[in-house]
Amino acid sequence: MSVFLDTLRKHDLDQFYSTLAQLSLQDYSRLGITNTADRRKIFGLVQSIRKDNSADIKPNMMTFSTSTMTSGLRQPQTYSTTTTTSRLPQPDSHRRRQSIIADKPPSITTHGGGERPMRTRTMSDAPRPDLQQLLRSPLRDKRIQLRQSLLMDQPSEEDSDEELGTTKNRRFRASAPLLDAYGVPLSPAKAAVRSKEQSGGFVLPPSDLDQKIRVCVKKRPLNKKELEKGEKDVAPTVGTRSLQINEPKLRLDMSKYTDQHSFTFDDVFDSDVPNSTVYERTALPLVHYIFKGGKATCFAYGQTGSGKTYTMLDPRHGLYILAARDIFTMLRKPENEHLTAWIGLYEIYQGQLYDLLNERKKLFAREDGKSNVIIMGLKEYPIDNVNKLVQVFDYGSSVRTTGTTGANDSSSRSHAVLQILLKHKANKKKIHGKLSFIDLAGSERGADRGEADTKTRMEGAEINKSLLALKECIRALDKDKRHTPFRQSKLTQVLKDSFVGHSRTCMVATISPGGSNSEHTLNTLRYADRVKELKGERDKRNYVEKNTNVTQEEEYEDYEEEEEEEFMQEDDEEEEEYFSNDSDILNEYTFHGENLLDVDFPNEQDTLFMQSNSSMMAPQEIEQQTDLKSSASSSSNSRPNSMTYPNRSNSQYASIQPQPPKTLPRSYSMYSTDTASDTSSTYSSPQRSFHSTVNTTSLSTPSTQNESVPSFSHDHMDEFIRFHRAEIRETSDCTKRETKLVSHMSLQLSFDSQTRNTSEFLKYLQDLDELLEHKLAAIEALRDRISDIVGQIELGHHISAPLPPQMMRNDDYPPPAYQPTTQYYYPPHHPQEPSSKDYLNYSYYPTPSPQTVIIQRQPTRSKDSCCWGCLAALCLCFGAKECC
Ligand SMILES: Nc1ncnc2c1ncn2[C@@H]1O[C@H](COP(=O)(O)OP(=O)(O)OP(=O)(O)O)[C@@H](O)[C@H]1O
Repeated sequence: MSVFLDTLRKHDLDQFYSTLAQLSLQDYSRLGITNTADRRKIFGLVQSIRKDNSADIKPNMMTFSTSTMTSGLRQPQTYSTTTTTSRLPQPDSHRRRQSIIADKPPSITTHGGGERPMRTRTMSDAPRPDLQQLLRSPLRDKRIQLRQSLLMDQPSEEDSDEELGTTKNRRFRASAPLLDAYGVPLSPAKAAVRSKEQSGGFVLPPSDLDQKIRVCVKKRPLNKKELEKGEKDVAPTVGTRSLQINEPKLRLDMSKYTDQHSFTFDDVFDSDVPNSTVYERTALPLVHYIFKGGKATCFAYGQTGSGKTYTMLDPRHGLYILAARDIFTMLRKPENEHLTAWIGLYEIYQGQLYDLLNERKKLFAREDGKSNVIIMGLKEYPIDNVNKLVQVFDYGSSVRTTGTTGANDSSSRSHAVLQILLKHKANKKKIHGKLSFIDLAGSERGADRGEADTKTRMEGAEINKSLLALKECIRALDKDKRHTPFRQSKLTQVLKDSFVGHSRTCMVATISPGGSNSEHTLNTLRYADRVKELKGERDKRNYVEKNTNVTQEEEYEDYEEEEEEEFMQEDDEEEEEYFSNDSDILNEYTFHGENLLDVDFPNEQDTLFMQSNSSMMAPQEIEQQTDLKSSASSSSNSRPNSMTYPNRSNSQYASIQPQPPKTLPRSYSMYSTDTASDTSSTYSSPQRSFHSTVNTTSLSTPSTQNESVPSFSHDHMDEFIRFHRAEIRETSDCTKRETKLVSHMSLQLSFDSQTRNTSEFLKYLQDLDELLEHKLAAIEALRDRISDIVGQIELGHHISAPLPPQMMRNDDYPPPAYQPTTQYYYPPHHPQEPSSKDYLNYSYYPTPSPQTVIIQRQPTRSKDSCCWGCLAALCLCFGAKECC
């Protein structure tokens, strides 16, 4: 360095020598050093200047940086003490300046214009600045306190440069602050517990095996590739419930350090823990639960190649095989001899369900009003021993979609679901319990796929999309959100019943312990952490199980053949009990059994189901369906969302083919001219005043009790409920869009120029206005519906009876005596008598395509009196290109 100093001296720049040593990372960019390599070089230079002269600089140059720096370069305030003799070569200029100062003290000009000598004072006689005091900030004291309470110090530079071996990690743990799942330092109390736990002085009690949702972590051993690369285990377990991730990180100056994240779950299994132990604490409690008549799901989630398939579906070690062994043993017990086990295996690939035991036939997921997910057409095999199971399973897994990725030579490219059903021997349609093992496809980054082709990339995108949807659902459940987006992907539709209703779920988060995977591992654990938060039964939708011996069977029976009356009664009881515990009736009602999803979930499949012919199903399935059909036909009041899908579907389809207009026209009457033209007047319309015209109690009173009270057919009520749901969906969609709109606008406001803001603001107002109008229209349409019903009641129409044929026609409905102010709007391609396809496609979607709106006047109104101006305006509002 002396050569460097000499050079500086030669150019009379030696006074900057010490300044260079003070350069900090923030200064680099100001000096134009942006390139990482250059930054590294400069950093090296600064370090060596500091190192070379540290002994000399420290006693001579007491520097502290001021927070008010103007140049960007830190200007050290240098106090040269007279008591210390500098060992640092004194630059000439420095000496010169000092001599000038000593020779001629500077003077200051006084008011009188005269000069008075400024009192000079050498550093020796100046009071020493209290550096401790200067450096002390109120926060600093707190920091020190916190550190002391954590009994930890910041990791030293040396620490961070060390390898991340397990033994050393233990040392890290004692020296670095522990972070929680999201990188926030743990509270002193929690940290103290953790450090006690680490030292073996405290052991977390084992978690309860009977929780609704259990979340465990399984760590796989380092694989050959990772060992070859010299990777170290960065995920040491702490006790049986916690683990720590020592995330290797780089500072800007490329020096290494470690972030330590601490996680606690129901169980954490180290890489040497055998699957049999994992089984005892994960799937075994579920096996017991299904024998009590419950519904249970065990799923593995984790990065690709982290051991999901190995944990779940490995033919030798997989949880499913261990579970099956116990199931068969339990089936042999006298109390269970009336039951048999059936297995089904399917995969969710690219958003479609395929039967792995039936030549990858396409399947359809359905859901009943009690949130039971049914896989229509799934081929099931009765199994009574493990060998048979292995045979069937081997066949199934051989047709599962796998591929090779950069991270796993045999990567599952689909989510596989193995379903074990306990059915009654006497009646195989009677389901006692259900256990599903789900091996999710691994989450992956683009880099994990290696040199992937388009297909692999598409698969990866679909996998990530569905896992994201799953995360969204978990998040929504976690936050007690009103709407849980189960519909976002097939996976979430299928998994829905793992989270709601009478169910037990165990999630096994699988992780790879290598340092290169730490980011992924953290993501997996954070994901698992979210799920874990759910298990506190915070989600009110998971209504309390009064009795652990849940006889799910009864619910399934409903689906089979129970009478409507019983069904409804049961429902009511549950509702009553449920509501009595909660004040937010509206919220809960929306989600209790009859939720928005009940409409969407099956309906999405309806068209497909129509297309799917029976040849796609196994003979057994056809037989089952025929049975169901016949049993269902005896009950005309079959509940639309009951688990009797074949029956339900058939009755529904039958009704929609030639004669859907029974209730159809009303489905389309979503947009009224009142809405667009004069909302205020429509709101005050007496026709809409429900309470003023109808005694509310009369609506709920059964017709059998009082002849004068109107009765409603199940179809009418059901249709109204669907309509209501559609309205809720529509308005909440609008609200979502409103939220986006306002966020976008506020973002614009904070970044853009005034001129641009003005135009953006106008656009924002316009969009908002449209959205509000849309929302109002949906609400108004629903109110019209209410008015119509009220009108019918007023006129004494008993709408439990099928509507007379003339009323089914669009032109004649509603009857002339009752003339609401509603106008009907149909898509142009929609015929006067809508087809079943139209019914399915549009009746629940009140938003007509803006480009294709046709307005059809209601003939009961005089054509001449029709306000075409208003209609045209409305057309324009919705962006219609055509108007007739
Ligand atoms: N606990 C374990 N012990 C030994 N080997 C394991 C363990 N877990 C996983 N492996 C091995 O790691 C490799 C990857 O495992 P696996 O295929 O189960 O991962 P995955 O998470 O299912 O991956 P993907 O999502 O890509 O299908 C396999 O070769 C498997 O044998």
